[in-house]
Amino acid sequence: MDTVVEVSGLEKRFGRVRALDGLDLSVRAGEVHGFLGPNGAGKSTTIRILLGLARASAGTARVFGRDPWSDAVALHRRLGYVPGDVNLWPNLSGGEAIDLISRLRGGTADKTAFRERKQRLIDVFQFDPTKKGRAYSKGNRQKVALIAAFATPADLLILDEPTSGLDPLMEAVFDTEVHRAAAEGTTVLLSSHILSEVEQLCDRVTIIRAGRTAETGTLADLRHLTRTEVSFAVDGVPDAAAPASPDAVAPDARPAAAPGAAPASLQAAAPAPREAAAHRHAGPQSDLRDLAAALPGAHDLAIDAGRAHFTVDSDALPPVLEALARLDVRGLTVAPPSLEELFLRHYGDHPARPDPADRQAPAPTIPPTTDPRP
Ligand SMILES: Nc1ncnc2c1ncn2[C@@H]1O[C@H](COP(=O)(O)OP(=O)(O)OP(=O)(O)O)[C@@H](O)[C@H]1O
Repeated sequence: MDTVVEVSGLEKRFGRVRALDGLDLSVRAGEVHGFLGPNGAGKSTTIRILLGLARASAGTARVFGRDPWSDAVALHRRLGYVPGDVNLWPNLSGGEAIDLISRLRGGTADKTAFRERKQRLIDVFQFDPTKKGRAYSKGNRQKVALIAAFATPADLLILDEPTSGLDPLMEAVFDTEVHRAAAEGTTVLLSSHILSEVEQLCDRVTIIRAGRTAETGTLADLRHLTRTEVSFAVDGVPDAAAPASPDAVAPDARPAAAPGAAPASLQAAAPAPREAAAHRHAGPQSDLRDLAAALPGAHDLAIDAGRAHFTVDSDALPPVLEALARLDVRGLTVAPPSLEELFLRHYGDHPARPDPADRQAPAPTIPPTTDPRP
């Protein structure tokens, strides 16, 4: 099967609240799929439906081709789940809880293999399995769920903000274990707010907002929507409008360049790089503004600590780079947009739906509980 999770037109209403409003999600076999969205976007609700803990109001959700609501038992044999907020049996030790969760999943048949995997994970996560469940911090409760999930073979791991309680060192361990699971052929659906984590781990991402899919694709696919950041040293910019030319026009008095035309400074600099070099250090910053204004896709010019920064639409990058090369700038850096930027661009102007005060139910927990609100 090529698609492990297939969600189409999924809706979930809680009274008047539309938690999901026609969501689509497709997770392919063997991929690590990032599931992103601001608070209240509907990530946990989607995951609850995929786990058979909540029933969709409309639309379809299929995991391994099955309906999670009616086929929960069969599905749970094949999947591991880690929630963001893990509840443990207060009187069981961490080690006992790991064993119990793993046994419930039917993942301990090969006892030696399970013991070895469990011990290795206890070591790498630096986890003390001897304390009682009630004595663990949030991060340590999360480690119990993570160790149980990684210690038993699963075809699908559903991870709902699984590192929200972990420190950076443990996040790195988590990353390694996800890579390891993926290398073993496990499909992973990872809901996260940690964009660097998603960037590092995920083959494809789905961004949701207000219960709907906003974007889906590989990071490279989504990056075409965003702007590349360009920066260079300001004192490395030759200035064709500086005193070298007696005909120089005050930058602010120049007519605006036609859209798509190179700014005056570039036109002047292009044929005479050696002369341009001689003008180095003379450049008023307005020429940089010309650069940003005259080239389509160049935006947000700023000068900070001796460097000029601007962003440029990816398809406008080649002519901008050619222009910068003609200018012989120094210290040029060109950075592809981060997922953070992608995220802000999608959500910056559109705050997420406010969380209604009537939200009462706890997040899914370990041990799994019967959903009080199907
Ligand atoms: N039991 C419930 N009763 C009423 N509203 C609910 C319930 N569960 C979720 N909601 C609402 O549905 C919307 C989606 O919530 P959900 O928890 O799925 O979002 P999320 O993307 O997981 O958010 P977060 O990142 O904060 O965990 C929110 O507006 C939330 O308040």
